[in-house]
Formats: sequence, structure tokens, C-alpha cells
Amino acid sequence: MPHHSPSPPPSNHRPTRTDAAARPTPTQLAHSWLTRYRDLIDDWDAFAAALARSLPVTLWANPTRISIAALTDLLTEDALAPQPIPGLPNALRLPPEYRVGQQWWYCVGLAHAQEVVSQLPVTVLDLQPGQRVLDLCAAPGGKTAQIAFALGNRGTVIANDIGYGRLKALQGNLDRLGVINVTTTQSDGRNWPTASGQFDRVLVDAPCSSEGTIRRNPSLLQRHDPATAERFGPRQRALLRRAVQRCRPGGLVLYSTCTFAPEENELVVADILAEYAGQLQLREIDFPGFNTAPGVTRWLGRTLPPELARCRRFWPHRNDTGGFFIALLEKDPSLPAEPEPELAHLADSEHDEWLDGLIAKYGLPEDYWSRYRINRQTKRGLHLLAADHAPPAVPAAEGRGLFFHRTNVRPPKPTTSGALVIGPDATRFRLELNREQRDAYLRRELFAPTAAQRAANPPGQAIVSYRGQILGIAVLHRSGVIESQFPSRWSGQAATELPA
Ligand SMILES: C[S@@+](CC[C@H](N)C(=O)[O-])C[C@H]1O[C@@H](n2cnc3c(N)ncnc32)[C@H](O)[C@@H]1O
Repeated sequence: MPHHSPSPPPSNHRPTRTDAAARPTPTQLAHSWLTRYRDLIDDWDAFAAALARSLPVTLWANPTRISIAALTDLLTEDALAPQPIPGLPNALRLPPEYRVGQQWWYCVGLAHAQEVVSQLPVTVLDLQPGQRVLDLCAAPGGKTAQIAFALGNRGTVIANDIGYGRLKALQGNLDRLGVINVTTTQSDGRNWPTASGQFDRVLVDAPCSSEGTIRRNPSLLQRHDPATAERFGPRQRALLRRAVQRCRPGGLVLYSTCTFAPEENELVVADILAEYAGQLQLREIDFPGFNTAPGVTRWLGRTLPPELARCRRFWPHRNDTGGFFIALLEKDPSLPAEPEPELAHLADSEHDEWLDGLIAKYGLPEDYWSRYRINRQTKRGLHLLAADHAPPAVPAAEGRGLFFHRTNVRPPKPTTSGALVIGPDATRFRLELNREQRDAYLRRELFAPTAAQRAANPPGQAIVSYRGQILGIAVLHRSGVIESQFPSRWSGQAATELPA
């Protein structure tokens, strides 16, 4: 039985961790370590004013679930005024302090919150279905999800991170969004194995001193020591070097950070370019709709090659964002390619009766499972993978695809992320909820069906929806109550609390 949660119904406006009183004043900024960047910043006053403002909330629509127009309508009905973002046609801007993680449409994966500048790297990766992509520092997975959807939720993406807890957060995001073409690995990207083969695209969204996130974390102003920037350099070089090695000839490596420090940006890129002289080229990149600055070519007495200006810097005041840095490297297409790697042997499910059972119960099309690969990774149940997902044998996977059907319970039941994927194709045992029922469902409370719902739905497990959007699984009991099976960790969760 679900517990009765004491939490209030989902509300729209709540204070965030970043309380306005903690925001830096222009005087504090003028006496802070940030002045080391004074010569790089075209308009210091505008820069200081931007850092003193809270950051707008931005999100993108899940292309497998909702159009941007429908998401805009939905938010507008919630009395918000979502604003389009020039240059990001699938994204919207919302007022600062808005807690998206607690909204019903967020909890069921219709959208993902991600800072504007964090959304940009993936837009210049020129992603096409069929490419093999490695995201070397992936958690909590905003960019992994963007990549996965840019590939049509098919094919092979490897999302790696060194942190186990952060990888769990990434998996939570991928589950909520319905991503099925990702294998996750937990490994030190500096030693990423050669035997994994070469990738068409490698993303290094590097661990960094995070100076550009100061609008979200104003305490950085006091806590941060600019010497940290020096300390990150060796790790960043090692990650970027590994990424270049694992990129196929003619492929692209994208290096990004959310920091201002040239020590973590242009200086890292310049050293790797020098190491691979003649084999790597910095690409010109363009972000239509955004006011960017060129990469720095002189810093603390060091002069860098002029092509470093092809890197792009995002200063907070220019586009009302956080700070960010992006460099795109192309590997010489005339270099010899490595042989194809050995692929992982995936133990496909031998338990087709469960799949037939789901077709029969929910009225799915007869050939429904042919579009997927069904894989048993644990005794608990079955995972859903893109039919053409083909990860390498090494490194060992932490997880693959989406845990969608729990078979170690009686009766077996789809997980919430499973219901969100198969629900739109279900023709039976579908229960459409009203607004009050929706809120009770997400709070995991017991609630009553309407007379019409009771008349139309036999008792048992059902896939529930609101306004046609799948919410998850519930049980309609003979006694006349509906029991929510919405997971507590999804209820009002804000997986986006981790830096994206
Ligand atoms: C800026 S965050 C990545 C954000 C992520 N790309 C996203 O869009 O959600 C950097 C990540 O690098 C990971 N990391 C740090 N050192 C690493 C290493 N040696 N190998 C792999 N990942 C590492 C951190 O755990 C952290 O999750």
C-alpha cells in the first residue's frame, strides 16, 4: 500500500536554494577573484549586473513525447509565460525560481531542465542516426539525453562517468525521459579502454572549477580559489587526449566546460592541438541567436596560436546565461581507422511469455516488440533497448537501456518508465484521470474512481494518463479505490539539482 505523503500538491513557485539575499553586489564582484578576467570581458558592469540576477529556468521538450507547441500550451495553461529561446527551437525559458522538478509534466518526462549554454554543445555535433557516440563525462546526463534523441533514440550511445552516485542520477534522468539507446559505464575517462573501438563523436564535458555557474551558486564567490583552475588542467588534458584517441578519423571531439578560466579552456585545447599537430583541426562553430566571444589567444604572458579564437566563450551578460566554453575538434579523415571493436554479447530474454502477456493485456500491436531488443540484466526483470543498440564488449556496462518490466513480482508489472514508453500504444487497461486524481496519483495517495471510470474499467493493473499523457501504473481495486504505483523517488523529484 502506498504511504500517504504529507507533501502539498505540486505548486508552481517555490524559493530555490539560491536565495536572492546571497547574490553578489557589484562591489563584492569588483574585489573578487573574478577581476582576473577583467581584460577579457567587454562590459564589466553588464557582467556584474548579470551575475547579480538569478538565472532563468530553461527546459527542452522531450521529442519522443510532446511537441514544443503542445508543451508551450500546457505551460501557458498553468499560468506561466514560457518564452522561446532564439537558436534553440525545442527549448523554452521560464521565470527564475520556478521549480520544474515538481511539476507533473516534468515528473513523467515530457521535458528536461537544462541551462541554455549546456544545451548548446550538442547542437554543433552534427549528429546523425547511425553514429556511434561516446559521452566521456556524462552525469547527470542532460547532454546524453540530447544526443540520444538526436540519434532518434536508436543506435549506440555510451555514457560514462567516474562517479557512481552521479551515474545513478543519470540513469534516473534517462529512465524518466524514455531513453533506450544508451549503455552506461563507470570508469575513469582518462583510461577509457582502446578496445572499445573508435567513435564518430566524443563529448568531453569536462569536470572543471565551475566558475560559470556562479549565478546558480553565488557562494562560489567566497569559496572559490582561482588556483583550482590550475589543478583541473592535468585531468582535463588527459580526458581530452583520450577522447581524441577514441575518435575515428574524420570524427568530431567536443570539449566544453562551465568555467571562465583559460587554464581550463584554451590552454588545454592548445596543448592537445600541439600534441596532435597535423592530425587535429579546430572547427569554426556558430551558434545562431547567441552572442558569443572568440576564444582567448593571449593569457598571462602566453600567446596561443590564432586558431584558438575559433573556440567560443559564453559570457553571462551577453545572453543572460551562465558562463561556458566550447571547442570543436575534427580528426584528420586521412588517418588510418582502427578495426571494429568486439561487441558486447547481450543476453536477450528467453522469456517471451512475459512479452506476449503485455501484448495481450494492454492490446499492443502483435509485432510490438520487433522494434526493440529485450534484454535481461538482472533477476528483477527485463530491459528495453533500441533494436540496433550495439555497445562494445569493454568496458563492462553499468546498465543498458531502460528497466521496463518487473517479472519478480506477482503479477508482473511494467515499471513507470516502461509504462511511459509502451503506454501510448496501449489500447486496453488505460485509465484517463482528472486533475485532482492526477495530483493524488503523483502524491502516491489512494483515490476513488468516478462512476464512469468504474463502469468502463475492470479491476486490476492499468496504465493511467492525464490529458492523454501517460503518468504510469495504478491498480484499480475491487473495493473501489485506485492505488498509485508512482515511484516515491520520482514524486516531486528534482534530478536537475545536480549541475547539468
Ligand atoms: C560537467 S559534469 C558533466 C555534466 C554532463 N555532461 C551533463 O550534461 O549532464 C563533469 C562530470 O565529469 C565527471 N568526471 C570527473 N572526473 C572524471 C573522470 N576522470 N572520468 C570520467 N568522468 C569524470 C564528474 O563526475 C562529473 O559528473
